Amino acid sequence: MLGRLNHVALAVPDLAAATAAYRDLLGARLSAPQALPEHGVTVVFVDVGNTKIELLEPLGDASPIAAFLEKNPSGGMHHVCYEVDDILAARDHLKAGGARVLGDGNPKTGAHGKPVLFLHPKDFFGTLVELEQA
Ligand SMILES: CC[C@@H](C(=O)O)C(=O)SCCNC(=O)CCNC(=O)[C@H](O)C(C)(C)COP(=O)(O)OP(=O)(O)OC[C@H]1O[C@@H](n2cnc3c(N)ncnc32)[C@H](O)[C@@H]1OP(=O)(O)O
Ligand SMILES: [Co+2]
Repeated sequence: MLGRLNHVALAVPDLAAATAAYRDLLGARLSAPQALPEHGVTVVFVDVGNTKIELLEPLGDASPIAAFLEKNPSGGMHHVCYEVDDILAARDHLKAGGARVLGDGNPKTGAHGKPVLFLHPKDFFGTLVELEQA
C-alpha cells in the first residue's frame, strides 16, 4: 500500500524568513508561495531531488497548525506525506485496522491537486501522516 515519500512538512512561524533561509543559506530551489484557505495554510515547496520539504505557515483563524506552533513556537517537523495508489482503499484498510482518519474521512484536494487524507499522530507513534493519491 505505502508508496514513495512525497514530502516532509515543517510548520514555521514566518514563511518569508523560512523561505529566505532555505534559498539564501541552503541554496535550495523553492516554489512560489501558495495560499490554501481550505487547508488553513500557506505553503512553499523546497525541491531536494529525492523528495520535497513543505514549509507551512498558518492561514486564517482556524489553521490546523496553530496549536502545533503554540507548542513549538520556533517551528518543527509537522507531518510526513506518503503516496498511495488508491487513497479510498487505503482509507478503508486503515479504518478497518483501527487507525483514525482525520476530518470527515473524505479526501480533500491537496497542494498538488491530488486527493489527500491525514491520520492521527497518536496512531503512528507521534507522527502526523498525510496520504496523497499517487
Ligand atoms: C498544503 C495542503 C496539504 C498538502 O497537500 O500537503 C497539507 O499538508 S495541509 C497541512 C495542515 N493540515 C493538517 O494538519 C490537517 C490534519 N491535522 C489535524 O487535523 C490537526 O492538526 C490534528 C493532527 C488533529 C491536531 O489537532 P490540534 O488541535 O492541533 O491538537 P490536538 O490537541 O487535537 O492534538 C492531539 C495530540 O496530538 C499531538 N499533535 C498535534 N499535532 C501533531 C503533529 N503535527 N505531530 C505530532 N503530534 C501532534 C498534540 O500535541 C496532542 O498530543 P498531547 O499533547 O500528548 O495530547
Ligand atoms: Co502536506
